[in-house]
Amino acid sequence: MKHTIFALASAQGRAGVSVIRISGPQAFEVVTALLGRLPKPRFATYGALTWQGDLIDKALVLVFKGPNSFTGEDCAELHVHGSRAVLDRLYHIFNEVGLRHAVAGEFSRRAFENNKLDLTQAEAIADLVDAESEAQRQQALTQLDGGLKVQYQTWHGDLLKILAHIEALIDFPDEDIPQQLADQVLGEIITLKSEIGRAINDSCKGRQIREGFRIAILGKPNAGKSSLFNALLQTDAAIVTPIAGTTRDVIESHIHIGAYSALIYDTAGLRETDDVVESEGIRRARIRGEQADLRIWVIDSSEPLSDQQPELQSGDYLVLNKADRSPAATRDAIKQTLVGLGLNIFETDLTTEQGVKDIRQSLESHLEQALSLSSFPAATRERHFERLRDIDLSLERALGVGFQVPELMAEDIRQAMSGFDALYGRTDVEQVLDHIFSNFCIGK
Ligand SMILES: Nc1nc2c(ncn2[C@@H]2O[C@H](COP(=O)(O)OP(=O)(O)OP(=O)(O)O)[C@@H](O)[C@H]2O)c(=O)[nH]1
Ligand SMILES: [K+]
Ligand SMILES: [Mg+2]
Repeated sequence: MKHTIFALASAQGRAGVSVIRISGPQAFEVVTALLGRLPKPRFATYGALTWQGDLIDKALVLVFKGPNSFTGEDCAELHVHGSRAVLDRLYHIFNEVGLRHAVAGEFSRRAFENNKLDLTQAEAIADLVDAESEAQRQQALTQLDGGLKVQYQTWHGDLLKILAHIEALIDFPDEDIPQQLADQVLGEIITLKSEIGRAINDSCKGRQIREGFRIAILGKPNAGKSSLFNALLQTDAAIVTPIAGTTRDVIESHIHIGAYSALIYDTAGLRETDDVVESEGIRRARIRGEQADLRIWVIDSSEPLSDQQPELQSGDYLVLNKADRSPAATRDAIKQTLVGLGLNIFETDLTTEQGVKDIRQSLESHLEQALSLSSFPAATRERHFERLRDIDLSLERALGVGFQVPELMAEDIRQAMSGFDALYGRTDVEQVLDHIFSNFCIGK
């Protein structure tokens, strides 16, 4: 028989109320023993919890009869006073009667195993609990509501139809498959493949919302990168000194910009150097720059641009810093040379934080545009991307083979379908499930 598990569903530590969740075949038996009766399912009941004549606490008790519960099993919630002593006493009793403390993600895993959720929805619960920004909350909620599941089911259904058509043609009585029918099936595969391909490309915003949009601050030593980092975050987390080469490690911080959560990186100034420590810092700075979703180059506008050589790409931000030390004409001349490169250019004096507000505002509208959830992304985690790319490859193979060997093509379509099964979590091996659920916190 399956173990009955329990865990604190609310946060650890002293609290007005703590919620203990219990799930499994013994759940009702334990509640009955503690409360003296079993409450009507789904109705909150207030009463004394006692054990062997001893009053433990007065609590609000809720029970849910499986399968109509979160896990699909008999479940109970005890809303007790959030004191260490009350919890310890209850845990002790639970252990005595054979209940077991849940491991991380075990409630969600049971819900998944009992078909209450598919894997994408279970992932959404973890995301919702971790959500810090408004966009993360919305994305997780939509995914929990089946946002990914429905999309995957639609594509899976399309593949099933395609497979049926191919199999019908394989069984075609004539030796020769009619060209028109064959073309139609290939056309269906092409359409689906381009739809999935487009979704993969559009979906980086799903990852950017979940993990945070990555912004890297780059430039020569002493340009004012750390000053900008501090000004944007309103902290003094990064050391600022007149010594070139002050910042060595990448400094990372979360920043909330409008409804979005971003990760901002201050980096070591880029230059040629023999210093081993500094060159490692520069190597890391370059990697951050490559991986970033947005690059902010900072230059010292009182020095010639040619000495600073920011490696500008279209879409980058360029901050002409130290505006207090350069004539407006010089800054205008710099801007003139950069016209047409598709940059967002700002002027700042970071000693007074002048111009920082403009950068913040621009970042906000940039993120708004880059991450707006007008359509739900088709992937929010690397796992989803990997599977979708595999599916895309299977379809490419299917098109390559075509009706030269229809049996092989059918096999590629089946492979693509099993990719979707893995996305729902229907065929994934135990290890993958272990990995996914162990990243949950206990009580979920
Ligand atoms: N006058 C003036 N000085 C500035 C401005 N911004 C930064 N500074 C000064 O320039 C120096 C270097 O600033 P940092 O922020 O440390 O520069 P950095 O790019 O992080 O430098 P590294 O970490 O060494 O690569 C410090 O002394 C700052 O006070 C500015 O707008 N005007
Ligand atoms: K410096
Ligand atoms: Mg610095």
